[in-house]
Amino acid sequence: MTEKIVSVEEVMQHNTREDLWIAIKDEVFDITKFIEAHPGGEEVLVDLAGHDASGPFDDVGHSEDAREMLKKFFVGKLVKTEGGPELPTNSYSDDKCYDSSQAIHPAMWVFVVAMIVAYVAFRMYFIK
Ligand code: HEM
Repeated sequence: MTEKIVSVEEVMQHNTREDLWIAIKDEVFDITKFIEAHPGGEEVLVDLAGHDASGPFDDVGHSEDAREMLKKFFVGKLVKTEGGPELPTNSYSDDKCYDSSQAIHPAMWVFVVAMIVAYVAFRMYFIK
């Protein structure tokens, strides 16, 4: 049996909770019916709808059972065209991870400035 060929554009179109495809490596899966049963929760999968989920899938260190389970949802082989669009990768970690390059949270600066103002005011009024 020949495998169905799926384009990047086609994967991108299936990007909702009701119609949810993801790509892992160069294989495409329709996991619409699986999201409610996913032990890791629905949201992580919905966030990756129409995306390349290879990175997040590997990062979690899924078991052999999970990899076996994937086969049931196989749709076809992902084929990228030269110069064509790339599948987006991971909106999930981009949105939700704390950006450690910003070492001090902006609210902390407000607190520091408030402390300095309070200190100066205290010196002016109470220490003559
Ligand atoms: C459609 C493909 C997927 C299948 C079939 C699948 C299946 C599973 C299974 C069976 C488990 C239980 C633990 C294990 O056996 O490894 C699990 C856990 C988990 N999965 Fe997935 N998963 C899929 C995709 C993803 C993706 C794309 C993410 C994105 C981050 C994810 C995040 C998680 C997390 C965080 C857990 C851990 C839950 C916990 O231990 O509390 N999964 N998944």
